[in-house]
Amino acid sequence: MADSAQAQKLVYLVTGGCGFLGEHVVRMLLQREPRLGELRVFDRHLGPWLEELKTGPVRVTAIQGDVTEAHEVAAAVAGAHVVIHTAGLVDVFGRASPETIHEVNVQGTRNVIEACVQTGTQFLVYTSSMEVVGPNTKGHPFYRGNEDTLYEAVHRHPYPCSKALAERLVLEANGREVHGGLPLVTCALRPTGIYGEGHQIMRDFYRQGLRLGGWLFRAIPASVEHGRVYVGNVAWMHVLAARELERRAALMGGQVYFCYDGSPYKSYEDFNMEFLGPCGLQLVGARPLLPYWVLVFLAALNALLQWLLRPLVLYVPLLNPYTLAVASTTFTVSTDKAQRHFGYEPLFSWEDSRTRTILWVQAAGSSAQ
Ligand SMILES: NC(=O)C1=CN([C@@H]2O[C@H](COP(=O)(O)OP(=O)(O)OC[C@H]3O[C@@H](n4cnc5c(N)ncnc54)[C@H](O)[C@@H]3O)[C@@H](O)[C@H]2O)C=CC1
Ligand SMILES: CC(C)CCC[C@@H](C)[C@H]1CC[C@H]2[C@@H]3[C@H](O)CC4=CC(=O)CC[C@]4(C)[C@H]3CC[C@]12C
Repeated sequence: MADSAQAQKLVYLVTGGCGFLGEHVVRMLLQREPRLGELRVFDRHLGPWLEELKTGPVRVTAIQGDVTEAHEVAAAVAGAHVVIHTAGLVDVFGRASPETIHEVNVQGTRNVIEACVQTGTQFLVYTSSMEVVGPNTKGHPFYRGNEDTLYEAVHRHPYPCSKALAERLVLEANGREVHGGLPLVTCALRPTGIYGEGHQIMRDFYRQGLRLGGWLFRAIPASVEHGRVYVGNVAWMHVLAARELERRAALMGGQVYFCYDGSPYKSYEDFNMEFLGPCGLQLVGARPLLPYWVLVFLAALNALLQWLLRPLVLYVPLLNPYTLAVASTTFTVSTDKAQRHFGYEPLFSWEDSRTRTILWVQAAGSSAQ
């Protein structure tokens, strides 16, 4: 990167820029990307908070659009140097149909790739997911695994199926010639369960605990470890990956990276208690209060009720066979690939991530955010 390149101002596009992760990516780019000249935020639902960003030194362009509409994506991508494609339908609860999940996550990603090729955008960072790997339908643990760990990835649920297909499209697109003759450089980042400011499920657990008089009841054994990563660090990893793709194209192109930081390995519920505990909630039981087979039965019952009630009302409980399987299967990563390939170090320590999340839960739990 010569001086002239450093002086060059770049146009970034963030799809899904108004979502939980997307908002953090947008804010992180504005704070930490010195070469940012224009930031395009593309989302189906634009957040009101974007307005305040428009008064800053970087041009922020809000684009209301749908990734399933190829022409809208192409118009947004045209002239962008880098695309961070984080838009997705995150649904493991049966809200959307499998066809819609596929349409948004797979066809939407195809549209982004084709738009890059047609308009000459060379760098694409895709937000994938740990779910591309597992947990698989057989409940095999993935314990402190890395990007090279052999694991039988068997999916049936529409969400992981769609993320796996989309990730493959992104990786296979690496090296394709874009308009103007240069090669497309792509990589995929795979967060584990993201937490932090804006995490709606955490807020829902908090509100539920408040409704139950400050108690939550253990459902999953404490021995089941679940990988979690702070949203600020996931955002930082996206910013760094996007920045370094140009300089390290040969190394990073076509690669996948798990997102990781210093967050401790714990069960899903014990991890949540790191935030909900200081907010006044208590987790009852050193062991699950209900036998596992009862949870399996309840999860199956919920799935049946969802199906039966669908013509009348959308019933979307947290517990279903898929969420139970994910929550009760160990899935943790231990890797330094992002550090080796593009110099990633977590920006936020565990203590920092924890404090920020606690403050957000306290504020969000008591307001209508
Ligand atoms: N939340 C998590 O724990 C994890 C999320 N991910 C991935 O991270 C990405 C972001 O997830 P979150 O921020 O959690 O979800 P989110 O639902 O908060 O954000 C997704 C954003 O995409 C937008 N979007 C959805 N459909 C769209 C469409 N058709 N056209 C344009 N925009 C559309 C939504 O409006 C939303 O703003 C997703 O790709 C997801 O698969 C990966 C691993 C873990
Ligand atoms: C007491 C119940 C059994 C607890 C249910 C908790 C579940 C709702 C969540 C447990 C694990 C979560 C998933 C995990 O963090 C991995 C994910 C990655 C993604 O890409 C999207 C979100 C999710 C599937 C996440 C969804 C909620 C859980 C299933």
